[in-house]
Amino acid sequence: MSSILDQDIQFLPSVGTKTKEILSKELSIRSYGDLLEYYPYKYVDRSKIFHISELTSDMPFVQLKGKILSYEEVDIGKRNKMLVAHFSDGYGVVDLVWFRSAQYIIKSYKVGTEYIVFGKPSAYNGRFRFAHPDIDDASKLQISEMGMQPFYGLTENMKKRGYTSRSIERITRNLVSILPPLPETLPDFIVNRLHLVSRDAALRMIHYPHSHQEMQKAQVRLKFEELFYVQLNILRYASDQRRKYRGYIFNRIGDIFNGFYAHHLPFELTGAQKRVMHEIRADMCSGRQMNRLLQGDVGSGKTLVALMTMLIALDNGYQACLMAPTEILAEQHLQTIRDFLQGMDIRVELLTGIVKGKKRKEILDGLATGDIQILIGTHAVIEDPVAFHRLGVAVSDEQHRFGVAQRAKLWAKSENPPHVLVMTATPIPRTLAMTIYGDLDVSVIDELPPGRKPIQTLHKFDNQLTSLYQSIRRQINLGRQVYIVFPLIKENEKIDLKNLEEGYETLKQAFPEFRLSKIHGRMKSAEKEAEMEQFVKGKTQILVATTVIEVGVNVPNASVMVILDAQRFGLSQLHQLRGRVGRGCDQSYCILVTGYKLSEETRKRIDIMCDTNDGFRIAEADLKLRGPGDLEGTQQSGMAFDLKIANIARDGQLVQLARTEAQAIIDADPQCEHPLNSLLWNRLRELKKTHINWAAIS
Ligand SMILES: Nc1ncnc2c1ncn2[C@@H]1O[C@H](COP(=O)(O)OP(=O)(O)OP(=O)(O)O)[C@@H](O)[C@H]1O
Repeated sequence: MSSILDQDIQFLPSVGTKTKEILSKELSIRSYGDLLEYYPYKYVDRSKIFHISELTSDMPFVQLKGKILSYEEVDIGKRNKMLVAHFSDGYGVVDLVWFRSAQYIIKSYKVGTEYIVFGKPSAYNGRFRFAHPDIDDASKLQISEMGMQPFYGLTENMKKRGYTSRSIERITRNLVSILPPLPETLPDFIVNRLHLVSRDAALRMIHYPHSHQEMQKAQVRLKFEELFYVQLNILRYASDQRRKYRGYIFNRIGDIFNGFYAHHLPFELTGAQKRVMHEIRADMCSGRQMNRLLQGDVGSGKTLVALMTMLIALDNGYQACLMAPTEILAEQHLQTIRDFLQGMDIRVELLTGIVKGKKRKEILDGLATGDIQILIGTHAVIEDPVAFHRLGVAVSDEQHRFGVAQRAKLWAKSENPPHVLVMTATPIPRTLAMTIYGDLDVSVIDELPPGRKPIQTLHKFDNQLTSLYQSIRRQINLGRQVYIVFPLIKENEKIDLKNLEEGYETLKQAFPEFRLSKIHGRMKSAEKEAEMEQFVKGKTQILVATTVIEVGVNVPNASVMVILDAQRFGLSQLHQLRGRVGRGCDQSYCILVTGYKLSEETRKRIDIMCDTNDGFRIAEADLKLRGPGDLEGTQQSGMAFDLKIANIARDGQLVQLARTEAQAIIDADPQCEHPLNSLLWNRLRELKKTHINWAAIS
């Protein structure tokens, strides 16, 4: 059904051809609905007038009422001029200044007329100055009705072409004034119980609130609605999946699992590992397909849980596969799992992009006949589906790379999907997990294996390298190994690589008595593998690397992680890298090396790292510092990114509320057929048409 919100913005009286083009190209605003949902990013209270005598330089935007006394043009070098208007309200004088063409300003704002001036005061030569202020004729403006002024984001291109936040405000006001009452999109029972304002009121107030309270009410309503439909979409998808797919019933715990547990497990499971295994076993016996997220901090022992989960499938006559995000990691998993299973008659193979020709064919045949029981590979393996004889469990080891939308596409290919366990190497804040992994049940390993000493994290400046080298030398002489990580960021790949090569040579000279390995993403897989093996076997003492070693690499004897140019890494990346040490019983160290000049945000990141080893605290801080859009992989995962007004980092409570409400609806009406809820399903269908990422989940 088409609505007035689908109208093209060219039908708005205040939008000419040029503006229509600009809005469409720069802000993707094409319809009334797009414009209405282009929300202000901040507001300034304009209900108060200040006296010039009250001004201080730390004030944000303020408003004055007075008259221009005179104009003056001032030379500011290089034949540039600045226009200054001396403005007084009877309590003092301020300067209004413009750095561009003066004539239209002098023509527009007359000496002696009363104006309202709005801008940010800054102190200059003993007087306050307002650069490029907003000016309105005082006789045409009713202060008591002005309320909060909205500020809209603009692109640089728009600013260059003379558009201001005010331009958008004018068009939006025009739209709001001609709109008929808009229909409600949430059921009454939710609106009333949660005391939300109506959609119609919220959409008007969000652009034009009279007070702070109105602004908040509008925001809460619109954010809640946005988050609610995201959750409803995910939960409905999860519930449909459950009904659609029956899970294999693996209630046999047989020789393989028991044999491993009794004779091959080199240590006691931690309490958290045992609890999680119970949760997984219950899923596998339930007749429902398992879809579980396994969260745990770095080094908490997730791989072992994954292995035991796979062994249950084997005991029931099925195969299992484990997918890793990188080849190095897949190799590492292969090694770990083969070591764990040594002496047991279980065939484990590796399939990545580099396995080719005869070997590849052999593996594909082995999978089809069921001879291979466990397959380890990269995600590419499953995207280009390999034919298994009977795949019972798929474990995916990932780092925010595979959100709900990706998984939805993946499992849509398979008629009889296996049980799925998703392990995340980085702890994810709860609200984000609810969104990108919102269709999964969650298990958490919140306990580290015994005997681990907390890693000590230190911050050093890059002129302290000599003493740092001494500490490295001491550690190696104690029999330990060391990682030295160089940043590698795509845009500057060449320069970074040069840095790494040069750094490697310098380090070789600095440590002539030791042997070094080197790994970066541009090396051939076989080369990487060989270098890694040298380090894993303890033949080299120092591994110089880029972030290719970030996830999952496990060398318990390595006890020092040096991260150079640490300011170039995000928090979760730093935490991941640090997690490569502290995996044995030795005291481990992480040294973050930076230059002297650090931005405020970098300083905060470094402080948090030095302060805590707790991955969940770090993940929360990361979300707050960077926002969900920037978190690694959330872009690809799509979901979190599609929000227009809510912010998963800041609106955690609303995410929780939206989840609870959506869950209650799905629980009470799992088949989505109750007439009271028809509004919801219709709205969801409409939203899916416009949100590409939402549509992927259906
Ligand atoms: N219960 C346990 N007791 C002692 N050591 C354990 C236990 N569980 C696992 N480990 C050991 O701890 C180390 C880290 O385990 P694992 O690699 O499984 O962690 P992870 O959670 O997968 O870590 P990451 O996310 O960093 O890859 C390994 O050397 C593993 O053998």
